[in-house]
This record gives sequence, structure tokens and C-alpha cells, in this order.
Amino acid sequence: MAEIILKTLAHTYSANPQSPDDYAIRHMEHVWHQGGAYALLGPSGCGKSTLLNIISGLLEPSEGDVLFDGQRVNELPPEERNIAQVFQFPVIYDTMTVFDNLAFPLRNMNTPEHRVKNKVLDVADILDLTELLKRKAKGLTADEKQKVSMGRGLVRDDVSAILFDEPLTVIDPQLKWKLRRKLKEIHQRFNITMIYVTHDQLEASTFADKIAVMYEGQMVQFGTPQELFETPAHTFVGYFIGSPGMNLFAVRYEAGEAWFGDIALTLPSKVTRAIAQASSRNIKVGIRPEFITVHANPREGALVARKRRLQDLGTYAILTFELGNELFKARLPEDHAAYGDEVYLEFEPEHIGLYIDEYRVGVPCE
Ligand SMILES: Nc1ncnc2c1ncn2[C@@H]1O[C@H](COP(=O)(O)OP(=O)(O)OP(=O)(O)O)[C@@H](O)[C@H]1O
Repeated sequence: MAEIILKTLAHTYSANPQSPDDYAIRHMEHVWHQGGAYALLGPSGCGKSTLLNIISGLLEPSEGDVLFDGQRVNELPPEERNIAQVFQFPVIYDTMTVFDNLAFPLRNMNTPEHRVKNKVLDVADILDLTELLKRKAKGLTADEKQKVSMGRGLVRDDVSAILFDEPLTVIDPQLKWKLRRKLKEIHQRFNITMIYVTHDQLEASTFADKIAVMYEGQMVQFGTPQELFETPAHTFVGYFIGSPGMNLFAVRYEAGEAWFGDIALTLPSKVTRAIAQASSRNIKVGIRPEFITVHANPREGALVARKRRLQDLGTYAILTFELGNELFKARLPEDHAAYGDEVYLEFEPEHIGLYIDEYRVGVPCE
């Protein structure tokens, strides 16, 4: 069993760090609960692999602590942590058979051979590898090799967490969904904490119950896929999750209104009030493309924008519009109206988010 706690964690690869930019992991506090299916999602270079390597013990953090079930493990090597790690590229022994590859971690621990056999057969069955047990690993396809790699993590009874570092990168697209489903099955069957690193939001939301979004070495939100979509806690989450991402308008308060450039935005009065009271000048209003209603004809209170592009995508359409020399998007139903050069926009008030210094702030009710 393992509850993994990260306490005031930070990591730098620099011998002489001068600024937050020198840190691959900037201050992080987090709890991975026992038995959870988690994804660690973020763009290239945000620190995902660094964090995973700190958890598995391949890296010792520069600052802070890693606790497994309350015990500090900072200096414990990977083999003493009861954690398995599956990498982008399968780590297996090509000259051994599939059976011997799967048996390897158990034989390493001097497990009696009858138990090795039972466990290997069991895991091979789960991963659909039974037919391949006598084959040399060398001749396997990439997805078969990756399954063997996963199986080596699963055979050990003492493994309490499996860390996956973009494990489907080398897998053909049509096989990816199969392996993802397999992982879900494995998670349901064994009570194992799984942390799955990816930069693909679809992969994250199909695998995980909860997703940790990383950005510039920080965990900017930890929540269900629905929470990340409906209430992004940081502008980056708004932009990164969803297709297309959230529209963000840099605004300021003047003469009783919220202005985006020289355009007065029609916002709920509580949002305008919160903008007026903000102490920072970095204020943004966010609205997802799904929550903008687009009219073909003028109507009171609607924003006037220029239509730039309309893409029909089968069951929905994406309208790109221009407002204050910037481009934004709205998602339209299949049976949308025909539009002229100008469109008239309304934002669904309950889906408007307010971001100060890039973080979402709650807007007090009226
Ligand atoms: N061994 C290293 N030495 C120096 N800097 C490193 C090292 N490994 C990673 N970094 C830097 O640390 C930061 C985080 O890298 P990391 O590999 O953890 O990100 P990532 O989110 O896993 O990216 P990717 O998805 O591309 O693997 C990056 O700026 C990277 O250049």
C-alpha cells in the first residue's frame, strides 16, 4: 500500500540556482492517495518526468520530502521503494523469452519457482500475453514489448504504485485505446496507485479519475476531467484542456465597466465589481468556446465581432471571430445560422471565469 505525499518539494538541475526559472519543480505540495488512477498532464518540459523520477527514486529532490505511508524515502533507492516504472520505450531483455522477462523481478527476489510460474501465468493472462510466453522478446511488436514491460511491474506482489511515463508513445494509434483499456482493467483489479504521465488530454481523461495539470514546474490544478473543463483553476488549464481551449480576454476597469481594449464587455455585475476591486493589473476574463452564443443579427447587450472563419466539423462547427485585433473561438451546433461578416455574441454568465495573476478567483454572489 502506498499513499505518496510530496512535501514542500522542489528540484533544480542547476548547481547554483538563481531564480524560479532554474527549477524544474518549483514548490509543490501534493498527496497521491492509495489506489487512485491519476494522470500527470502538461506540455513538454513542464517537469513531469522529473517529478516521476523523484517519486520512483531515480532522482533525489533538491528540497522538500517524499513520504510513502508517512515514511520519508528521499534517500531510498528505487529497488527499495516497491514502485514499478514503465518508460516510453519498453525496458525488456531481448534475448530472454516473454516468460523469463516476466519472471525476472520475482526470481531476483528469490521467489520459489512454483509461485513465479503462477504469477507469470496470471499476469500474462491479464495482458493477453499467454500465447507469446515461449517467444523470444526480440521478435515482438512494440505494443507487445510494452505489455511485457508493464507485466514486469505487475508480477511483484509488493508493488504498491506503478508510474507510467508516456507509455504509449511508441504504440500504433489503433492499438493505443486497447492498451489504455487494459490499464484501466488492471487498475480496477489490483488495488494499485497508478500515475500516468502524458501530454495528451484525451489519454489523461480516459485513464484517470483525477488529473494533475503541470505547468512550468508547478501543479496548477488537481481535479476530475469535468472540473478541469468547467472550472479551470489557472489560465493555462483553460487553454490546455478543451478543444479549442478557453478564450481569455485581458481586461481593465474604467468608468464603471470592464474593458477589453476599447470594447466594453457586458459581464455580470458581480464580475465587474470583482475586477474593480482587484489589486493586480493582470486580470483576465475566460469563457470556453462552448459557452458563447452567436447570433447572426444585432441584439441588445451582444458584443459585435468580425467573422474570420467558419469550420464545419460534422456534428459541430468552430467559428473564429476577431475582437479588438485578437482572434477567439466559439463552438456552434451543427444547425447553426448563416452569418454575415459581423456576428453578435453573448457569453453565458454562469460560465464566465475571472483570473487574477493567472489564477481563477471566486466571484462573490450578489
Ligand atoms: N538531466 C537534466 N539536466 C538538466 N536539465 C534537465 C534534465 N532533465 C530535465 N531537465 C530540464 O528540466 C525541465 C523539466 O524537464 P522534464 O523532462 O521533467 O519535463 P517533461 O514535462 O517530462 O518533458 P517531456 O514531456 O518533454 O519529457 C526542462 O526544462 C528540462 O530541460
